[in-house]
Amino acid sequence: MKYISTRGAAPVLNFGEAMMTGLARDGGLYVPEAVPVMSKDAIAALAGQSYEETAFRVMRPFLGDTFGDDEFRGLIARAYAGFGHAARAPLVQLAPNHFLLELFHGPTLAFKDFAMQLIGQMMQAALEKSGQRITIVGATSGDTGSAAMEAFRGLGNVDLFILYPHGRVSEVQRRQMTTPVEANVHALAMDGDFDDCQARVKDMFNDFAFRDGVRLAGVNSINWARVLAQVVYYFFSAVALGAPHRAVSFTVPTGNFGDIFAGYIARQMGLPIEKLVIATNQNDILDRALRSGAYVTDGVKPSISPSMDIQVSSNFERALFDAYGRDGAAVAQLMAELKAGGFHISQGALEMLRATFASGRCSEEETTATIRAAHAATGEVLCPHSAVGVKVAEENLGPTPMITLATAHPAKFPDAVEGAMGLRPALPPRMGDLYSRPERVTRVANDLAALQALIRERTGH
Ligand SMILES: Cc1ncc(COP(=O)(O)O)c(C=O)c1O
Ligand SMILES: N[C@@H](CCOP(=O)(O)O)C(=O)O
Repeated sequence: MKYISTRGAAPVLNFGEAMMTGLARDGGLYVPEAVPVMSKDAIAALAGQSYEETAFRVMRPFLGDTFGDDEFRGLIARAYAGFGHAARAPLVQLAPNHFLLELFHGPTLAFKDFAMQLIGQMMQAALEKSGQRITIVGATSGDTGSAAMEAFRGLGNVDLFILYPHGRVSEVQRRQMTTPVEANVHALAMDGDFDDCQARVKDMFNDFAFRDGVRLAGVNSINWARVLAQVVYYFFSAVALGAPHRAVSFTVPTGNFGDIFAGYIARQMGLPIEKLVIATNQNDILDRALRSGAYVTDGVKPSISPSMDIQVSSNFERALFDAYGRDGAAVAQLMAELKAGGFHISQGALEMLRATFASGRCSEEETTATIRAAHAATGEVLCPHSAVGVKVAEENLGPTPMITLATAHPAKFPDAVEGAMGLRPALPPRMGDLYSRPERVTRVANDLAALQALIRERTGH
């Protein structure tokens, strides 16, 4: 299995190399040269399997010889052992043809744990073999950062720096990043929004002297392994509802487009997915782009679903690569235009995207009303991101079962949930002391050189 860059001008890598490389050296994102297809029989044989076994069978064809089978099974087992639900990703029925996939039972209460816990295991195994030490720099709107802190804290061969937008994450998210005591993890509160944080991380990857000097690695969804690990729960939930004999649809609360892109890969692998619905909050650039063909940024508007407050949606580049017939030069041109504010999607590419994805937008008022209504009708307490998904899913219901991804636990966003339904969701008991733990955070400016100097100083490079 080989991995190529969406911009067509970076070295071709194997899985292990792509995982440790992060952003391709031409600024693009790694994707498989060809997506392996699972036969109908192989998908049918997933019925009744554990989450861990499903993960092994779905991901194995992408790995080449990076890990042996027993080794990979062991990494998967360790990754999901700490989840707070035996099913790992339980399905809850909301309405006759509408299901919620609860992806928030991991250690930091968001779907990011599914990939991050596994990447932590896989990177650690790779580093033990190579004897290397790496520096991971990540950008977060709240959940990736806390999941990464949890997965990498205390590891001897990793320094982790997380950039989050100062004042724009929830208190629980912030505390999850600022309270770990291990010296190898560093929370950096940056001036600006998530797009600024992500842009600085990409700048660091594109500065080869810095990148090679600190041995930079990434755990955002620029890293293909992140996307791959998220493909698993599409199979797990679809098979539970009757796939491959029955098609299902998914609605995905979307920001950086990694989660829904994982659904797109599941469909390419042969999973019968009828509709893949992008659900955005008021930062609706993806919905607007699909409707109008113009992908134009107009500034991030803070919302009550802050993890989705994103305008430069990193993984959309992977979808564009396919929509443009895998023409890396065309994608590089679009991404250059995006730096100047936006681009227009060609008619052919737009048709491909519209044939693949539906989309919808959920306002702040609709998010609040959906939290209230879902609780009244079903007893389910939704986080605001999941509510965005449920609202848009309701506009797309049909005869095919719809699965909406519930991406975070409501207790990560207690103010928004209390504002909507008058009840404050409690954190699980194991996190009960989060509000009393001391915080450790460094305020930083949106200044590439200063950030690089800080990282060099703290890592001794
Ligand atoms: C809780 C939550 N929901 C949804 C999203 C959107 O996921 P993605 O960025 O993969 O589109 C994120 C983060 O991006 C998130 O943290
Ligand atoms: N919502 C995310 C944004 C970063 O997305 P990623 O999937 O690229 O890591 C977050 O919580 O940080």
